[in-house]
Amino acid sequence: MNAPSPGFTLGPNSYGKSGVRLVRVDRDTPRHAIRDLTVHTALSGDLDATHYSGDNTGVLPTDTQKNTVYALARDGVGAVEAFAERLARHFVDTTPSITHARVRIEEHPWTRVGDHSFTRGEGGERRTAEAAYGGAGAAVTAGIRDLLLLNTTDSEFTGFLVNEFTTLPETDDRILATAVAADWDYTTAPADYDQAFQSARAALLEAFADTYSLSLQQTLYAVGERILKTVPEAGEVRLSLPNRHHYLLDLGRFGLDNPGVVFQAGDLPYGLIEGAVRREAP
Ligand SMILES: O=c1[nH]c(=O)c2[nH]c(=O)[nH]c2[nH]1
Repeated sequence: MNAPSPGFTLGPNSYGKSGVRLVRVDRDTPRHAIRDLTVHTALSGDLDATHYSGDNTGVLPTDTQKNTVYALARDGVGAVEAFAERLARHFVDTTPSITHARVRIEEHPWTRVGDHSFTRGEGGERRTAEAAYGGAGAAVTAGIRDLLLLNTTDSEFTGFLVNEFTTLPETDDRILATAVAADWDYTTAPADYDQAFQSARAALLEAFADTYSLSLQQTLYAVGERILKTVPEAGEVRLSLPNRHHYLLDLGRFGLDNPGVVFQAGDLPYGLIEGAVRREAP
């Protein structure tokens, strides 16, 4: 192995296959089931040689990582969290040069319209999972992307800091809309990952719907806390909430009033409210 030039050294690194598209059909009965996943792998370990001198002895090709995803799916996929963990453990436990693996999965939901027929819109809500494994216990995270939520009232934004650049009027009744990205870490594995996911998602929806919001920040905290209260195995929730602004239009130019009924949906720029909610040690 070539030595690095004096004064330089390799920093943290990982490599893997991104965007492995896996469709798994369960056809044990005439009522088929389908799972549609995008899997991303990231491995690290004893990989100095390939970086310093192109010695690939310890490199498990990303092509092989992709094939492993398909091969392990032959037995069935199960909960995405469990599949991510199974893959991460497999890479580390069967490859001496690999000491750490991170596997992320996004699940694209298909809605049943018949025994072997399904429909799915492009984009839309996705369930996510991530497992990181370094030889001891696996760290498992579950999440949601692009869950679109909107309240037509019970949202205010007043009392904010005002300076010479302020133009935003205070409002005591606005639309609050967002596209939720949420991740929650499991400190212990729940008995049933699917059930824990559904409980977390339901808690998120309930908290969004029943919180009278004075700021999206307040809603973020309420949502995170509700997930932690509902799912005892979750230790931290991270939320990223774009503020999908809806501007109340001034219809006075047309001699019309606008009692909170006609809005212009904004695009860019948008507010982005992000934060973590944690369970404190007792
Ligand atoms: O809920 C909100 N939080 C903000 O920080 C903010 N800033 C802004 O312009 N609108 C809003 N709304």
